[in-house]
Amino acid sequence: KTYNVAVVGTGAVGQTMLKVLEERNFPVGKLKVLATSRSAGKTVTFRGEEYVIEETTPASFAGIDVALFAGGEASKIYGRAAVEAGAVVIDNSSNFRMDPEVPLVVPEVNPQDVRWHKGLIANPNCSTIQMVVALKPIYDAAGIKRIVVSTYQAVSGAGQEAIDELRQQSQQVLAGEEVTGKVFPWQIAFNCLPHIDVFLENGYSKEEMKMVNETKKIMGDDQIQVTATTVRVPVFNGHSEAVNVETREKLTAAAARELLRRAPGVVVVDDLAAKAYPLAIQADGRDEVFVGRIREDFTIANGLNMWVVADNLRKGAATNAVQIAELLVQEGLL
Ligand SMILES: O=C(O)C/C=C/c1cccc(C(=O)O)c1C(=O)O
Repeated sequence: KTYNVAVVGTGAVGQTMLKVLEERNFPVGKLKVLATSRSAGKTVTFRGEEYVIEETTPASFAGIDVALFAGGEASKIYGRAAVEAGAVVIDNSSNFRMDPEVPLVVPEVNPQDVRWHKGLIANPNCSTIQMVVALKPIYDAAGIKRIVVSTYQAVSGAGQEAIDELRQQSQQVLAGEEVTGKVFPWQIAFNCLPHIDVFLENGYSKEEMKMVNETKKIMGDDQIQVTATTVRVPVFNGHSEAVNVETREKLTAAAARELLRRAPGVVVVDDLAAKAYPLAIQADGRDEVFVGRIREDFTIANGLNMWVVADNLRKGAATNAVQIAELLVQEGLL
């Protein structure tokens, strides 16, 4: 059986969605590639065939079984029309993530939640996805009271223009030229910016509050205390995170490492003698979440520290969305 698929958005995430659909051999029947008028008319290649990008309209979704929305405002404008046309919408934007009628799903963590979808399923924020994949086995074994996370986020999370800006600014700095830029609030080349998305009344950024709120919903546990500091770093692709977790029961580093070795979607890279720990440059292009530097936090009774890395365009966005579509097929929900 094949499924008619629409991909809405042709930026970094939308293009990665097409690549992942092809690589994972998702059973695509008809494909529609939709975007704003800005991209309509351009072409993309999928399974060796050229597709002309069409401008999205409410009528675009007739005959579509699953619509993958890459991000931005599109799902606010067309999400309901797509559902009414009979498509299941998997939305990578934050527009509906906290809507109680919308499941927020990471297949390795809460696959069961796809069963109560009412037409729209939300894909979590990239930084949240990789963290909950790493924390799920620990949560199941020992419970989680509190999470303190600091992120080191690649510029690709801010799109193709941000990738180009890092390259251009790096060259300008090395050439001793004036540094120019418009995507980030300050120079990103050779710098770290504790500023992702807008700042809120409580002094946190929206990116930080996404990690706080989305983690509770995905894990199905409002008692988990989360605090986050999200930082943009001069890395092209791949988000890294320093995660500190306080468990309810004692879990040694060795036990945590063993649990993670067996966890779905996780690769443990943790051999200090071999200087082996997760690296963004090694996670690039991969679909797994890489965990290392697993050690006890000796400042509290039940504490663990770890370093968590993943490709933010793939497992952080496109692959997670395609895995939700695969889950819908497996569950007979498409
Ligand atoms: O900047 C990053 O590394 C991740 C950014 C994610 C993002 C960017 C613009 C809008 C959104 C949004 O949908 O709110 C999101 C998201 O939360 O997925």
